[in-house]
Amino acid sequence: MFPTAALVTRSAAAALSPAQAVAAVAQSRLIRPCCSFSSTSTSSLIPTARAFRRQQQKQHPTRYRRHHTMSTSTSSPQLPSDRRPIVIAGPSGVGKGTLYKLLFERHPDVFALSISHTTRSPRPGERDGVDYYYVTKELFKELVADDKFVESAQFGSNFYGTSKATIAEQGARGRVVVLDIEMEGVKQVKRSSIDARYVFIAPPSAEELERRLRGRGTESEESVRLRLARANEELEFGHSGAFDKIIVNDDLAVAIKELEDWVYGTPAASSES
Ligand SMILES: Nc1ncnc2c1ncn2[C@@H]1O[C@H](COP(=O)(O)OP(=O)(O)OP(=O)(O)O)[C@@H](O)[C@H]1O
Repeated sequence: MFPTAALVTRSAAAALSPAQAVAAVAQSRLIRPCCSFSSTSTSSLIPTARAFRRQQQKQHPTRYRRHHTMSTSTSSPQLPSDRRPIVIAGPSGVGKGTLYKLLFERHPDVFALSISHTTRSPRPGERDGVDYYYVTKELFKELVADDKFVESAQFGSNFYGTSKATIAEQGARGRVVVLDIEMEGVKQVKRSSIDARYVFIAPPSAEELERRLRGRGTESEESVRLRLARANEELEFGHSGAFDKIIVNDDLAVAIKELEDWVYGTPAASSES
């Protein structure tokens, strides 16, 4: 069963409530306005991952049957030969979560989403050690001073970080750790001693990214605008050579296959998108 932790991600945390996001702008200057992403409202209804699959199943019954059979036929965990942690990044709303959840579903007991530490309070339904490790600011600062994090960041008044111990523990359980982190986190992991591989998920277009963000129905107007503004910078970074693989998430069935091939090192993985 896919862990609940996967539902709450660090990259999602990067754009918090409007007030926190505005504070983040002021504090870290991570977000800068840009020109090419329109903030024009669209009224599209983009489905959730599950609804999206249902819709795909209706539209492409043959393809979906093949796809679905693959996803349920795995009897024993098939580990990739490269077990290094996988860092997945890309603009908010591009479909990172959708893609790695599918990967996890198709390969049960192989991957583990890294659980971050945070100083923010748990939201209703969230559990310590499942969604996040909830710590005080004092403890967080101690952990930073002791160099316990591979990457950490402040969003609004809260701190978030990925501990080296979490990555090591998941690895020791035989899992390939997946880190869903935003751009600044990626840069920190790259500077750290963690030997990881990096995949960037790109949208087919700015319009489609906006459509997905709005269609997800989770963001306020302010939050959508901040995420789109930030997307330009993320895209520049994505194409700066920092990533081992770039996947354009246009058709979900194609993108998940591309991710799977890259993760498992099949021939398709050698060709950069
Ligand atoms: N290939 C696709 N085609 C159409 N819609 C998609 C596709 N991939 C994902 N979506 C939809 O786009 C929306 C955003 O996807 P998702 O939440 O996975 O993005 P994300 O990159 O993980 O965002 P965040 O960083 O904010 O967590 C969801 O509603 C999802 O169903």
